[in-house]
Amino acid sequence: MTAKIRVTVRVPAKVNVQLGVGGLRADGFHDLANVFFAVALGDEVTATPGTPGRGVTLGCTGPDAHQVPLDDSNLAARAARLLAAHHGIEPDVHLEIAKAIPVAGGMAGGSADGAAALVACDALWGLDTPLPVLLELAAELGSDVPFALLGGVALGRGRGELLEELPVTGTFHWVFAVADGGLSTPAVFRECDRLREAAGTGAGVDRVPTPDPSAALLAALAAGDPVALAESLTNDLQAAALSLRPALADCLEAGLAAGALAALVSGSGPTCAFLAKDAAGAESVAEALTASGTCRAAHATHGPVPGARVTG
Ligand SMILES: C[C@](O)(CO)[C@H](O)COP(=O)(O)OP(=O)(O)OC[C@H]1O[C@@H](n2ccc(N)nc2=O)[C@H](O)[C@@H]1O
Ligand SMILES: Nc1ncnc2c1ncn2[C@@H]1O[C@H](COP(=O)(O)OP(=O)(O)OP(=O)(O)O)[C@@H](O)[C@H]1O
Repeated sequence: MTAKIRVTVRVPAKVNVQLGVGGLRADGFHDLANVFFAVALGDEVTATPGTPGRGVTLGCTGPDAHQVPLDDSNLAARAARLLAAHHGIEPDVHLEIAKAIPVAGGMAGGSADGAAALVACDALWGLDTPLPVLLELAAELGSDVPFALLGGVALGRGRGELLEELPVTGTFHWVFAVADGGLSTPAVFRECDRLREAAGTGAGVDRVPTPDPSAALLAALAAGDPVALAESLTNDLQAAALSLRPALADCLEAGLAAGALAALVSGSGPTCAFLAKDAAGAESVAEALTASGTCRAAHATHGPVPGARVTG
């Protein structure tokens, strides 16, 4: 592959159609049965050559751009530096993020930008890094980053980074209701552990069995059956997200009242996800949610879609 002068990568957000959370491990992570589903709502990351010696510079546009850190902590910047270090080259690049994924919303927005930056810099610098190596670098950046490279629908084991693609038929229609303000992922996992301790079940790996993927959920995905999928959606972090943000219950109820087949918190929240029967159903649920006053905005979208891909 030859180096390029400008590379744009499109990358999807995710919703977890099953988020089974096992016990707290000694390393501070939880073992998961995490069924990721990539949706068309996504960010774009454009890489252009940076000033030699200046390293990674960043820009961000979009309604929530002010919430995105433009320092070294940005996952896109960390990804560019990690890829450059792996190849022993200087990480001189400018990355421009067009942000549509809610920030700190439980849809893996930062992880998506990290995956997009890996793909964009790989093409810009003409590195041709094999996918298995990109997946390893992605796992170093965060548990959700490898899936953003892959897209589609996949089962994540371990802390979510050990991926297995899953068969799926057709297109499912979703609505995402964006909340005012985000939730911290570690805080939601901590609240999940606190609720388990308070219920007397314990929170450690010795007390909580590692969950397995639901056979009914996998069958619904493979059959392309939204009604069956609606009956199988689960999120073990939902109680914790609702405990930290009780008002989310009103949003979930408003979507169900508007005709959604199912409602659940997306990942660690606070974005709420609604499965609809078809595209028209999704549009009408989104309109009703927007009018309900229980969320800041609601977007109809669909999936599954591919992972981080060069568009131009
Ligand atoms: C909630 C999910 O979005 C579901 O896909 C992910 O599990 C979170 O993935 P992520 O944001 O990429 O998380 P990471 O950046 O890897 O970890 C952030 C923090 O979340 C918690 N964490 C994350 C993943 C995991 N399997 N168990 C955890 O307990 C840990 O406190 C960790 O320090
Ligand atoms: N490129 C980025 N976009 C958004 N946030 C970023 C980015 N890089 C770093 N961050 C930081 O990460 C925090 C979490 O943001 P993110 O949007 O990834 O949350 P999330 O979608 O809830 O994550 P996940 O679903 O993977 O747990 C933000 O509050 C911000 O400080």
